[in-house]
Amino acid sequence: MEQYVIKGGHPLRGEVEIGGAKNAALAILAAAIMTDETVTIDNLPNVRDINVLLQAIEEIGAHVERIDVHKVKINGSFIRDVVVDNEFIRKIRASYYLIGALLGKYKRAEVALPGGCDIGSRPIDLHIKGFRAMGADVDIAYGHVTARAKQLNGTHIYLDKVSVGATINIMMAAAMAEGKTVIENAAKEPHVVDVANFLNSMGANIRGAGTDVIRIVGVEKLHKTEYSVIPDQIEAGTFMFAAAATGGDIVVKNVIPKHLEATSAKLVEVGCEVEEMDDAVRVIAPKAPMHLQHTQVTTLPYPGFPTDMQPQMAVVLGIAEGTSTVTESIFENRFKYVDELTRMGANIKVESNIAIIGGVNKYTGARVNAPDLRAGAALVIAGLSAEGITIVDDIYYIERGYEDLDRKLRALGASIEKVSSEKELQKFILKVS
Ligand SMILES: CC(=O)N[C@H]1[C@@H](OP(=O)(O)OP(=O)(O)OC[C@H]2O[C@@H](n3ccc(=O)[nH]c3=O)[C@H](O)[C@@H]2O)O[C@H](CO)[C@@H](O)[C@@H]1O
Ligand SMILES: C=C(OP(=O)(O)O)C(=O)O
Repeated sequence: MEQYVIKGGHPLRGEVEIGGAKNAALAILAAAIMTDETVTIDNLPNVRDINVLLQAIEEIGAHVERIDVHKVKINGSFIRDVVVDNEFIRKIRASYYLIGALLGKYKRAEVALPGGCDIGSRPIDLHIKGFRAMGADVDIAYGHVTARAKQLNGTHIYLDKVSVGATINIMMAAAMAEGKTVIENAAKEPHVVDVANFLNSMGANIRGAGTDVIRIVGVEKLHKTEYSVIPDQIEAGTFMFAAAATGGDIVVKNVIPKHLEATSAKLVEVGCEVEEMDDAVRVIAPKAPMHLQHTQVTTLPYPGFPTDMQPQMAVVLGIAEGTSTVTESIFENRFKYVDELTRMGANIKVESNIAIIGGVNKYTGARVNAPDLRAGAALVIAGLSAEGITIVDDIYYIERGYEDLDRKLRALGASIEKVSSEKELQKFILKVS
C-alpha cells in the first residue's frame, strides 16, 4: 500500500502547472464514443479515473490509441456491446456518462451503477427522470442501470436540484435525440460548458451551457473533432490553499482565473494576496499561518464555492485566527476528514452540515487516512503545514484525481515522498530528521 510521507513546515514557492480537469475529461471521453469517426482529445489528466474509463470504453469495443499520457484518439465505430461493467468501473462516478452517451447513440445502454467518493447518498434519480422524459425505459436491477428507447425524443426537463452529472448526461443523450430538449435549472460548472463545447465541435447543437437553461436540438450524426480539455479548477485551488496553509508564494499556471473566482475570493478574505494573470494566478500568503484570518464559507453550485474545495479550505481555516464556519450544502457526508484533522491538533466541531472551526496555532504531524479524494488532498495540505512528520494512508483515493501530486509539491519546495514499504518510509524519516 502506498502512502505519502510529509515533513511539514516548508513554505511552498515557485511555479506549478495545472493539468486538464478530471470531471470535464471523464464526460468528454464518454461523449467521444458518440461518433463513428476518430476523435482526438488532449490535455487529459493522467489519473486513475481516466484510465478506468478508457479501459471500460475499450472493453465494449471502441478503439483507444494513447498518443501520450495526456492525449488519446478514440474511435467508437467498433463498439459491439452496450454493457459496461468491471470491478474498476463500479468504483468511479463518471461511469454514469456512458448511459447518456450509449443511449444517445445506440438507444440502449446497460451500465454498472456508479461509485465515486463516499460523500453522501448520491442518487441518480434526476438522470433517470431525464432519460425517461425523452421516452426511454429505465430500470435498475442487479447493480446495473438499463436504458432503452425505440426513439429518443426531445423534451422539456426541470431539474429539481442543480446536478452536474444529470445536466451533462441528459445533454449528451439529447444531442442525438429527435427534436429539441430544454434543460431548466441546469448546472453551470465550467465542465458543463466544456462538454457542450466538445459536443458542438462534433456537430451537436447545444446552446446556453453555462446558464441555467440549456437548449439542445438533436442531430442525426456527430463527427470527428480534436479537442483540448479545460484546466482543472479543483487541482488549481488545491495548490492555492496549500500555498495559503504553508505561508507560501506560488504561481499556479495554465488556469482560467475566472473559474477560480470563488476560491480566490476566499483566499483574499483570509488574508492572502491573489494576483490574476491571463492564464495564471499568484497566491502570496501571510508568512506565519496564524496571520490568516477566520471567515465563513458555504458550498454552492458554480459560481458558488465548490464542494470539491471544501476540505482544503477547512484545513486553511483550521490554522486561521478566530472561529470560522464551513457549511456543506451539497453532500451530507463530506466532513470525514475532521476526525483525522483533529488527530493533527485541529479544533473542529461538526453540527449537522456545519463545521465550526476554532483556529489553532499549528497542526502537528500524525498518521492519518485519506477518507476520499478531496479530504485526502486536504490532509496532505495539513501535513505540509504541520510540525513534524505526517503519514497519509489510502492515497489510492487521492490518485483518482491528482496527477503527480507529490512531484508537483516537491518542485514547490515541499518535503513529501510517495513510499510503498516500511523501509522506504524509515529512509525518508531518517533523511529529514
Ligand atoms: C465525476 C464528477 O463530475 N463528479 C462531480 C459531480 O458529482 P455528481 O454529478 O455526483 O454531483 P451532482 O452535481 O449531481 O450532485 C449535486 C447534488 O444533487 C444531488 N442529486 C444528483 C443527481 C441526482 O440524480 N439526484 C440528486 O439528488 C446529489 O446527491 C447532490 O446533493 O458534481 C459534484 C458537485 O459539483 C462534484 O462534487 C463531483 O466531483
Ligand atoms: C467527488 C469527486 O469525484 P467523484 O464524483 O468522481 O466521486 C471529486 O472530484 O471531488
